[in-house]
Amino acid sequence: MSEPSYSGGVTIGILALQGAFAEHQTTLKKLSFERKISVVQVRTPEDLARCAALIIPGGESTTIALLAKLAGLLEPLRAFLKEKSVWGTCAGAILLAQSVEGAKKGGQELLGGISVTIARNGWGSQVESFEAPLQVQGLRDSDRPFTGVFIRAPVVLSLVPSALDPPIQVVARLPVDLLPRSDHTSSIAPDDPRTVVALRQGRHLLTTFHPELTKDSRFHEYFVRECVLPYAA
Ligand SMILES: NC(=O)CC[C@H](N)C(=O)O
Repeated sequence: MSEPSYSGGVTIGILALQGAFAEHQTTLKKLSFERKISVVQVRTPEDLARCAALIIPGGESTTIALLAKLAGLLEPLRAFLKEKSVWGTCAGAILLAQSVEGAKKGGQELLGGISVTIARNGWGSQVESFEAPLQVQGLRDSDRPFTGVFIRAPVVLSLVPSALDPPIQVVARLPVDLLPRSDHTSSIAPDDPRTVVALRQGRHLLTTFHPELTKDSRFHEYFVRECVLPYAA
């Protein structure tokens, strides 16, 4: 008898135009699940068409957007987001935002897909990069903090889901006593949207930091277990 289709493999793509895509691939390959996971690098619409889910890495969001446009990937990515799971880390999170504060009109192509507004480099420049221990809901072994690596990270300014959008679920916040000082962080309350560093909306995941730059693979496990496998055919 042939295998039922739900026991088949699942292909996860990593947008491999610029940035930390190799690190995501290395981390994903360390994991195993009840279904076989294949990991492919995505550079063309044909690569994307093979995938059940996608990770957009950190790097430089303007460069990734420009290269995606040149590769004819912008519209296929927007269509993909309407149907399949996508995780954006740092620059990838910027691309998934509905809008970016201060972006010049026509100056930054976004994919959208997650109902947030975001500020690029919201904690300051490269020298102000930092690490912080994060308490993450739903992570395996969640009492053990996850080290958030923030490199010219974006700041979530507001959560703006419409009545028709799936609700937003906050997955991790930066404790206010660990917030770096910047224009975006003077006197903010613990439940301010600017403390949100990981969130889910429906099948999509957004992290403003870089889980792929640590040896801890629990975030990748979370993405596959919570955002990919439940939705994969
Ligand atoms: N580490 C990162 O991905 C930085 C993101 C970068 N600041 C941008 O605007 O794209």
